[in-house]
Amino acid sequence: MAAKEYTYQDVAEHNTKKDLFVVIHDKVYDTTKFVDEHPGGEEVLLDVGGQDATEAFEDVGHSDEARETLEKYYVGTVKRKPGDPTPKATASAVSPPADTSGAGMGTALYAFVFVGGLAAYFGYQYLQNQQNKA
Ligand code: HEM
Repeated sequence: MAAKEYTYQDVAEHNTKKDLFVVIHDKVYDTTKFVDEHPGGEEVLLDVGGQDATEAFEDVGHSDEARETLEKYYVGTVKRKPGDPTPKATASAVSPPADTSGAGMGTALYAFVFVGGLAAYFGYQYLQNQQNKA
């Protein structure tokens, strides 16, 4: 079958059990015939019907066999338009520096808590001393 291009709007129209498309990694799959066979149940597929299911699919950690199964239902690719949802996988691949700075923030936070603890300790000592003087 020649690969067809679908917009998210096109895909969104196929969101019922009798007509069920999902998008995984920018590819469109017609899972209508598969929904009853899915080992993970029909409910989860119906939940993502007509939408981008990349995140849901990857979160489960599907096997290679599951990925091969997917190919049987391939019907085309998504034509992404500005403002369309982007799958998480792509977004994190584009921004690895954000992760590094996230780690840096963690360290900064520990330092902050530590310094705050020290300040509280010495502040307390100081107050005690003041009271003893009086
Ligand atoms: C059309 C796309 C999908 C295909 C071809 C597919 C295929 C499969 C296959 C073959 C399995 C058996 C285990 C394995 O081989 O990894 C499985 C399990 C499972 N799938 Fe999917 N799946 C699809 C989409 C989804 C989506 C979107 C979800 C959303 C949450 C999902 C949730 C699950 C769960 C929770 C299991 C585990 C079931 C269990 O271990 O009892 N699947 N799927």
